[in-house]
Amino acid sequence: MSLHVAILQIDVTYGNPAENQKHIEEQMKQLKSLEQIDVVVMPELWNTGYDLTRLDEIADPLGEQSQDFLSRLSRQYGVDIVGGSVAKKEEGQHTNTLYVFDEDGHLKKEYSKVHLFKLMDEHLYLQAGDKQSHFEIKGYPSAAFICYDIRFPEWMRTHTINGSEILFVVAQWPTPRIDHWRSLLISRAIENQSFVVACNRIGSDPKNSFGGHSLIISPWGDIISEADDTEMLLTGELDMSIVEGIRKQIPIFQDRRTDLYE
Ligand SMILES: O=C(O)CCC(=O)C(=O)O
Repeated sequence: MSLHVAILQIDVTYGNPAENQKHIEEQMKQLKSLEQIDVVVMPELWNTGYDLTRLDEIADPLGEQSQDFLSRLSRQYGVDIVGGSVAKKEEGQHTNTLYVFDEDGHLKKEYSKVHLFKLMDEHLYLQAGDKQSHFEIKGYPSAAFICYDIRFPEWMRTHTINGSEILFVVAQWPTPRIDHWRSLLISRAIENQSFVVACNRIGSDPKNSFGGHSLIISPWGDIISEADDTEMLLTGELDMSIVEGIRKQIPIFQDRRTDLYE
């Protein structure tokens, strides 16, 4: 079976959750002209951007508003949603948290970024998560990661050892390192023999510009679709039947030397 994915590559307004929600709502309307979409993916911290010093004021208390919003959109459009991530506030702490909803509007996963990115001060303002991110999309084992997470192959491997076949990535990846973004994502797809569906934002904030180039990559490392650096809805078809064949042809999961490493 094939899965049809759509990536919402958008700009994010710095520190303005209401404006960003409105923008996503607008962008989602593009789905109406598409025949079949199973899952929609959004970028990292789409509610606040990297306005970290004001999180006390602008982060979503318990993530409730973001959850209500994503749940409504998934029901309205009849799609699963990997809802990017949002700044969430809970008991005086803030996290960079991703929600996954099914097409009936039910929350099926909450994952908080486990690797905080010091270069953008995340460690000063955010609490790291400590949980894995497994879920299913239409019965296919999947996992989700947030931006800097993709520099940790062992974290993504942990999820594919546990069965994931689709690796979703949500990001605010800066333009100067967009070559790293592409190379890391292609490598993660090849080494894990998994689809990679990666959403980056575009635009800029007071400190960084963000490079777009959202990507949909096959488990063989082929690029199924790639965005440029403009706002767009990037779509692609994942032929899930190829995963088993690739994993049989080069059986890396069986050939791992677990006597030498985990
Ligand atoms: O690793 C990088 O170069 C970018 C990571 C990043 O921007 C983030 O995690 O927010």
